[in-house]
Amino acid sequence: MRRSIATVSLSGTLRDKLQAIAAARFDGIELFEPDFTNARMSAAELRTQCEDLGLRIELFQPFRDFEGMPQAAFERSLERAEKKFDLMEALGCPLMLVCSNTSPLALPDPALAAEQLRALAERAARRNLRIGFEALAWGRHVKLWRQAWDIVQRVDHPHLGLIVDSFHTFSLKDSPQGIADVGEKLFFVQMADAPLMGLDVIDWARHHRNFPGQGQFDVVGFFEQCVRAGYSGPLSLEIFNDVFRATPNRRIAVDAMRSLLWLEGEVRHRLEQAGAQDAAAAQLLQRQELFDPPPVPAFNGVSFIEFAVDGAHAESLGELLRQLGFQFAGRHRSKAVTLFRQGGIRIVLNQQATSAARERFSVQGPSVCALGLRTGDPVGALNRATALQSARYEAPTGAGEQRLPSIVSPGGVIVHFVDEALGENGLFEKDFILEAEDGAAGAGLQAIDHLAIGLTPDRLDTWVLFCRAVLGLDAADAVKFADPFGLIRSTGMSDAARRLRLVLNMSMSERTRMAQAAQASGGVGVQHIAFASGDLLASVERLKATGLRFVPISDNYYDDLPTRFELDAAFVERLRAAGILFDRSAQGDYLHAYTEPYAGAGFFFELVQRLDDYDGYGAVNAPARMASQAQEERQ
Ligand SMILES: O=C(O)c1ccc(O)c(O)c1
Ligand SMILES: [Mg+2]
Repeated sequence: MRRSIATVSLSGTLRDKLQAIAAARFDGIELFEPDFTNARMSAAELRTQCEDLGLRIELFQPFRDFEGMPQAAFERSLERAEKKFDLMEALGCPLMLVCSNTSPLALPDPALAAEQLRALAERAARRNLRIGFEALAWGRHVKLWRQAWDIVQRVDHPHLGLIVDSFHTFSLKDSPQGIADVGEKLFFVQMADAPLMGLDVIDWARHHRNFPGQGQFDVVGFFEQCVRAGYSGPLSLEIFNDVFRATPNRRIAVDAMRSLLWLEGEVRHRLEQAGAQDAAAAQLLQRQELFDPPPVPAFNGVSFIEFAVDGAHAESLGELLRQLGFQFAGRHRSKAVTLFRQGGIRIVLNQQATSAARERFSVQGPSVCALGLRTGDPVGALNRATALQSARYEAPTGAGEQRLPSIVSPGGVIVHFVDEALGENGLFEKDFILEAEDGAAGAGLQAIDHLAIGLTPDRLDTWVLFCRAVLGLDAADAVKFADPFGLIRSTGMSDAARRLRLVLNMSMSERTRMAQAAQASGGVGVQHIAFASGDLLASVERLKATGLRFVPISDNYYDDLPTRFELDAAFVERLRAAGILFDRSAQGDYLHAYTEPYAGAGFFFELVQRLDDYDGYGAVNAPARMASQAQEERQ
């Protein structure tokens, strides 16, 4: 299927946009008229540039306020259209988007709208151009795709068809059901996702759209309807987004392509599943050339976390890990790398000169530079990731050393795919001189519950899509909470089995610690690592006794707690003494505590216990931590 993107979706000059679009391997563009009007470039030059870059100009848009107008305005519009047809001929663009009329002069008369669109289609036909009619959610009389379709059917002209845009359909809570019956009159498909918002629809549409897979619309269901209509392309993105327009366009263009590949893969998967009972679906699959990525791998937790350090930080972070109950577990055979372990948790400290870890350290100081994700199919995971536009990472390995399929995640943290058949130590047996395990329980920390990733605002949607498309994780509803210096937005991403959990945090305020740490890590940094304990009270009490410092929690918090939940008074006093935070949902309870940040670096550790099926991350308690840290700084 040919893939396209509207020029309005990216930052930069028209020339820059085209280069970014071509570099991301799109086949074509929707030319957003203002991009051309303001470019110091003739139509012929633009046409040549697109040809040189291998891009088609699939669509010219938008042509506004046309249908259902009083006669004089209609006649002027026809003249205006002829001028645009001249331009389209010069550009070699075959299709014009007419969006539904928003003018107060527009008349509520579908028959008149049809008559005028017929006249336009007739003129387009003389030049062998086509017209597509799109319902804008805020059109004066035509708001829904069905209303536009009704008019297109009345016209019944081969040069007039329907354009659908998922944003307009979902923003009005309308259904895409029925688009499948439009058939060959479906001339063009614009896909956009968006977060659900209570905004005025025009502001929502013009500032907050995002790529399929980044928002909350049923974009897969929408595109499935289009495919079932027999539509075979172009599949196009039309994304008005303030952040995207302010972000380097090459990065956004990669997300754009990833979103379309993911979308095609999801719809293909649905048709394949329907295929056995549904002959039409099976036939479509043969004709449509939908992208066919390797399936989403099943992940089974985090195998290890690797920190980039230098000698001094290897000492002090190693000391902190020991304080947390970790044991030194071994040394790499050929590199300046050490391993710590506790329960099923493995942490690697890497201070090897001339390594990716050292490169990260030299820019960002001590920080997480790599993760290992456990899976039954590491090569499958790699193949899916590269199919969805992740860069492969080739670690320099010595003779006989373990090789792992690996990728670079957006922002630079390396993700290794680790074969779960290797077990907890197996990965390290080849490369490390391992210490014998002495069976000590440490502090009772057993596994990595989740990683929280701090992101600058321009990286959040990228990471939501990366998690969804590459790792197959779903997003929970975003929660917002208050830091003393601004608002934090937090989105939990996890697989259906809840074996892999990542939390994506972002702050629009530059004054929050979280935002400052994210900025300091180049936009993406692991902010904290949460370790699971089977008995958090016991773990924290033991660690406090050895002098480990936790973020202190205000007494007022514990006075308030019994007013929020029905809790045993003695239990509340134990929580207070240990400084443990508490949350309860319909699914279960959550106990957690945070360590003080590691000396000067942005990251810290969280210790957690989930009871029953608690599925969140204690976001309601995050302000208690952040306020406490702020007060510590002020003292
Ligand atoms: O916001 C607009 O005006 C506008 C224009 C053209 C489109 O295709 C669209 O979806 C919105
Ligand atoms: Mg549109």
